[in-house]
Amino acid sequence: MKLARNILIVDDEAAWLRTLSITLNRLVPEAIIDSCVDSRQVMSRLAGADYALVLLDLTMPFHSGEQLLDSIRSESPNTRVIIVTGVNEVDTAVRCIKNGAYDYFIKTDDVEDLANTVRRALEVVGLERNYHRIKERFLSRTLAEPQAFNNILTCEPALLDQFRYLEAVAYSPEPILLIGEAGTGKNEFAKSCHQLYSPDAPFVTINLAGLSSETIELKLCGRMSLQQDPSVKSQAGLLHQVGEGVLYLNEINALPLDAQARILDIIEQREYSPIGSDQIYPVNCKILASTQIDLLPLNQQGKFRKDLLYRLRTHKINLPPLRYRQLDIAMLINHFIQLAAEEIGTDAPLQPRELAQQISGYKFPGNLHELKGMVFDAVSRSNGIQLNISPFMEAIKEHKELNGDTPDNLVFPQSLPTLSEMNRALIEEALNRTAHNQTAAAQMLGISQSALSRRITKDK
Ligand SMILES: Nc1ncnc2c1ncn2[C@@H]1O[C@H](COP(=O)(O)OP(=O)(O)OP(=O)(O)O)[C@@H](O)[C@H]1O
Repeated sequence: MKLARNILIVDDEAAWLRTLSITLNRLVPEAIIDSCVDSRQVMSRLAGADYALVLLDLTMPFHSGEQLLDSIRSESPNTRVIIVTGVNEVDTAVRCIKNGAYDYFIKTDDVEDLANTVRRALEVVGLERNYHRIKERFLSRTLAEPQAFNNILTCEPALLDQFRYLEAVAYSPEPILLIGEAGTGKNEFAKSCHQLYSPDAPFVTINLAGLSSETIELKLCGRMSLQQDPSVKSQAGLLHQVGEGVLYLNEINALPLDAQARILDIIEQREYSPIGSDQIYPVNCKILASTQIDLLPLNQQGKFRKDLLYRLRTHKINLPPLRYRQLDIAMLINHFIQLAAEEIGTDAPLQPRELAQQISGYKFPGNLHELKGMVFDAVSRSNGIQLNISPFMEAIKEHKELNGDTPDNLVFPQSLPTLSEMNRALIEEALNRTAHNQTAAAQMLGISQSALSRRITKDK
């Protein structure tokens, strides 16, 4: 379910149908318009495609508009109906409104009015569908499309919640803001959104850091060649290239103020014109933006527009730093070992069992970029059997030297638990932290899955 924009125009006058289709195509370019001249085919057309809106003539042979309105309301409740009527049928049109039509339009009225009503109705249907989808996904504990998240390994409950949230809002017409330190996986989340929203359309990224407002406008909107200056060549913008895909605005916090006004305009109006042209084009893509720093203080310092800030924050996803994702570390190291071994063309060395524990106090300031780099270095320094852990130890030592850190110590209660109580508590904690995934819990505890399973059975 994408932005609602499919419209079916129903009228027995073929000439009027053609004129109205052409007019709406021009005035509401984001709409996809079909027409139907035979009232008997309307319900089968609705059963075969997902129409957001039907523009319905009142007087037609076989089925009247009023009869069809009843059928559409009961069989296609997510489709809105606008009655299109002659002057002498206004009473019937008003009755149709009482029976659930969204609005009515008199054939002699200004078509601009009709275009505005159509645009509003499409927005309403889009919002309704979006709301239903978000509610449905929130109430569900499972993912509808888990394969979209294949590149994001995690067993952290907080991150798994963000998967469900992304699934819920991926189809919303509003932008999504990804917030997280460098290397927390914002780019991977943007790619997952692309998998959910439009896997067959392009995924286009623009890194905004260091770009001037003029460059950003040129890159996004493109340029038409100028007759008076043939040296200025036409250039397609990213908004054209991305089509119905996903546009990822990386580091939106670095956007200059005047470019912020332009981006807000693109998000709100959902249209743009290339530089040097008055021609307006629709924006049909999904927009995601990322930031490593909180935009609120930037706004307070006068560096980020409030209207853009709130528009971007409609749907926001916070990605936790790696230091708060202890559950994931051993699994991520194994994942990066495989990637590194494939890239280097060597056998994948084994991760020492105690490594995750040894590095659990390390803060990973560079998050997954840093962990990945360390593992690649470690694999290249390994003997093909056991992973060389020097890169990890060197990082920890450097970090301690810089920060004078002492390793985290366990804090015990005044009266010590017995060993079996401690075992039980540890197992319970590991299972809770891994959403009861025994393989991940066993990995955390440094034992095999079968050993964990035996202990659980014994404790019962
Ligand atoms: N959960 C994950 N599982 C496996 N690999 C991951 C995961 N999250 C991120 N990665 C990998 O870690 C690296 C950093 O991730 P990514 O580029 O998505 O971070 P980012 O937050 O967008 O970084 P930056 O702020 O620098 O743009 C990438 O190589 C990515 O493929």
